[in-house]
Amino acid sequence: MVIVDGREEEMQEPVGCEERIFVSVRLRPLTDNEIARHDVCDWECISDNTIIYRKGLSVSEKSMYPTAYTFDRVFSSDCPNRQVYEEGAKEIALSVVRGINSSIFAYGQTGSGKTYTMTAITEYAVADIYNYIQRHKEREFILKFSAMDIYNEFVRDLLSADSGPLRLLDDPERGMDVERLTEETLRDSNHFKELLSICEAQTQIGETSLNETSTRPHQILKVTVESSALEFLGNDKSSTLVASVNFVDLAGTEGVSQKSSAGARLKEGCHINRSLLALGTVIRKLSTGRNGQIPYRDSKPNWILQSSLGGNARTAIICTMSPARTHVEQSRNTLLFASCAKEVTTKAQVNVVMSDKALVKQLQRELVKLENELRSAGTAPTSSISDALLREKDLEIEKLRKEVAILTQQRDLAWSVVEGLRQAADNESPRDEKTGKAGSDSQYPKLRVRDRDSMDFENSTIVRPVLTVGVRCRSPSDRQSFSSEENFLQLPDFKLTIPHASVSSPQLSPRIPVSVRTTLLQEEDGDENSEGPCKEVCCIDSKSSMNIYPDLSFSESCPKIPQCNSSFPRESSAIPGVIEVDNEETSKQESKPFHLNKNIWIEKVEEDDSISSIQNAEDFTRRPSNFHREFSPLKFDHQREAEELSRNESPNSSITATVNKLNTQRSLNGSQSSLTSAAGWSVPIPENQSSTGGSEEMSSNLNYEKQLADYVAMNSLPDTYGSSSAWPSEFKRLQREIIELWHACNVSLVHRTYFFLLFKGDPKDYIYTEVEHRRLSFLKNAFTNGNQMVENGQVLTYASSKKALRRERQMLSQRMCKRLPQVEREKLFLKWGIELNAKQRSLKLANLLWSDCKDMEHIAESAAIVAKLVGFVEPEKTFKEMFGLNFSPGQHT
Ligand SMILES: Nc1ncnc2c1ncn2[C@@H]1O[C@H](COP(=O)(O)OP(=O)(O)OP(=O)(O)O)[C@@H](O)[C@H]1O
Repeated sequence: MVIVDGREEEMQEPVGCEERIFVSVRLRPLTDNEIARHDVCDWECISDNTIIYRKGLSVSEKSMYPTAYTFDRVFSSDCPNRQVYEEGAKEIALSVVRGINSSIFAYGQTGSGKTYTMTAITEYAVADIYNYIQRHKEREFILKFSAMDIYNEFVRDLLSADSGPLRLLDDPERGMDVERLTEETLRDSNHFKELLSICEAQTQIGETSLNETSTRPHQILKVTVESSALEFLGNDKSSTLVASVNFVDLAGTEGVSQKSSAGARLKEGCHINRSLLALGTVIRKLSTGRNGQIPYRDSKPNWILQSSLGGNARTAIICTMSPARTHVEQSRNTLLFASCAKEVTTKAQVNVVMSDKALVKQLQRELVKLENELRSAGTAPTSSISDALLREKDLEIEKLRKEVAILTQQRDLAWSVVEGLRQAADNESPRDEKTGKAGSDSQYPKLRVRDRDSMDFENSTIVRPVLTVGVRCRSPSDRQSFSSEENFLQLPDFKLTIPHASVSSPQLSPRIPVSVRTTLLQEEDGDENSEGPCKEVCCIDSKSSMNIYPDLSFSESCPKIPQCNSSFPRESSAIPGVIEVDNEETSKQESKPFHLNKNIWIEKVEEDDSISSIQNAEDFTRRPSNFHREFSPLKFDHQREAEELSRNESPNSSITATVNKLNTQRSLNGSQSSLTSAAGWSVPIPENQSSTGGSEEMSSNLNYEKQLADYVAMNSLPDTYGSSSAWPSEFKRLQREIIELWHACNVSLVHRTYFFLLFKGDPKDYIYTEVEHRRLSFLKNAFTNGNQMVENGQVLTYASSKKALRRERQMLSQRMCKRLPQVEREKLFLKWGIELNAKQRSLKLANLLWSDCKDMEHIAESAAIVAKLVGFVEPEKTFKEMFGLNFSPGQHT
């Protein structure tokens, strides 16, 4: 019994407790086509609950399939619709008049009788609802009707011919809601029939090999019933029962044999199968208990029907199947689905909407109750309840105190780093404009890369690049010191100064071995202080090699005022740095083409350089304060191709060479300089000499960068996250949102692919994922507000990003012919619903890649294809820092 509107309502339904989904199976008769083919019936309903496979199983099949299946109800092929309704759906459908949500689903193979069954059930149920209304004159009823279908993941309004695709919204109060869905108030049952015929006219019908009039979309008809007792209408006892019943005719599952259909039908088939697979996954997960997250959002039907699948609704599923031998495989799949579904439970509740007056009264009652409780707590402070409450509050306060302490510590740390950086920048001794020499006199000779050209390996096919280091000698003793390779390799601690360069952490980036040619140069004029012409005294080819991290990038400008330094102590090669000496033999296999094309200055580290105190490369917070990390070039297996893509200006494939270009332009503009946080993230800040600092766009970019930097400084706690059990689900959420943002911002497919394949939920990747998310949100916001961004020195708008993405897709389509053998291409075309004789097949496929941001299977497949096309085969060899924490929104990675 439930009290509604001040009276007792009799409820047959189990309310508030768990109830299993009611699952029935309906066998249809053989169709004319099946009979003409001399197909035979292999299935038989031997009782009201059991269906068996008559043919008998072979020995090998016995271990795989049961012979008999039991459900709440099975209907043989001669059962009329009325009986199916009465015994398989009526009770649950009519719960709606008592304020309980309900859903009736039809699931089964294409052509198995879903529409045949659901059409009848819907009509019978609505007729019964009107009968109920007739019999309950004491209540006022309002019936509303809406209808939608989901076709290739687009939701359509069946009552409005020109509504376009509808969005799904998460309403905190109403739950999932379909935006702008038409809801008609029903006048009577004839009006309902009229509306049904409108829906029918709109429904997409197609011909499949099994059904000439196959309903291709998933169709959901929804009847909402609101009722209030007339007796209490308008007074403070009145309340309204509101509930909906969904009649769901799912699209038919298709087996491999039906895949002979081609073109649009095949594409539909793929979508249908994918969404039914997602439904199956939800049902399977729900049937095995509710451990972990249920992927309701993986497909739109799941999302829309979430409350019917394990939520606050009563649910009946009617699984329809053909008895024909030719469809045995599909029939077994249907029965498997039905078996899982019968394990799923829901928890139905009566939905009562109270009148405002009733609500106020109830709240007043609650208030009085709380006040009484408080009063009694005040008079009896020693009561056990208040003691427990106090203890709880104390614990909470203690916890908050600890959090505040940690946050304060982090803030202080961040400030001290910023302060240190500022000082480092202030203390930087300016170089002489003419000579480029360091201001302080070094007791060691300056090592200089002598020949720019020898370091330009852009078009080189050599396996191991040679870095020629010229040693400029200023005194005979210097010459002595560096006249042998051994001596060169035993250089004391020294510092590598790279103007406007960026360096990344060695833990994450692979190193590139570079053979060293040390060339001893002698000043021609003998003037120790000048940098005049030199003559080569001797040249030593190193047997060993230096490892250079490939994400070094160099600016065009001369090293007059170094923008950042990177230092490393000779003793500790594991410490973040740039160069270390390695045995040639061990590093042979790592050889890769390498780009290095500007000046490098090497000089001795000052005694008091803070770097000497750094011992632990793992310790993020103790990295050298002047350690600068930025975007590093993407290293595909095929570097040249990566560049080809980046030259094509596809946004964010530009995380390759274009990054260097950007760095160069920035430094030339002098518009920004970089500060580096303790964690090594570069934070561009406006400089006094900024020439473009006034522009609105730039200031918005900088504002963003600062915000992000602050955010990172306070949130970079990968270790903490590592121990948190919340991270995996948080990662999934972020990943999904990032994918949607990529889609919304037209981000390069290559970029998406790399990110997707590299970041798979390792807690250490927290910060990358978070930064990517923030950066994209910012970008999307900018696009939405019609703002422009700067990327690679070029203005980026939504339109230009779209254009660039189109070009990237064209580029990928061209790759398909080059990269994929014909057989593989054809397989892909078929899989992606593209006819083998269609024009521009490759472009069609390229256009489909990454197009469905809701479908994770689609995303994974797209990533695999793009990876193949760009030669990204070994994620573990790619360094994650290419998604550098460079907060320039221009590089919206
Ligand atoms: N129980 C039944 N008794 C008689 N005929 C049936 C029965 N079930 C289905 N049929 C007939 O089988 C054909 C296919 O049925 P229906 O269109 O309902 O299949 P479906 O499962 O909805 O297919 P699709 O998923 O392709 O839309 C129709 O001609 C229908 O009249």
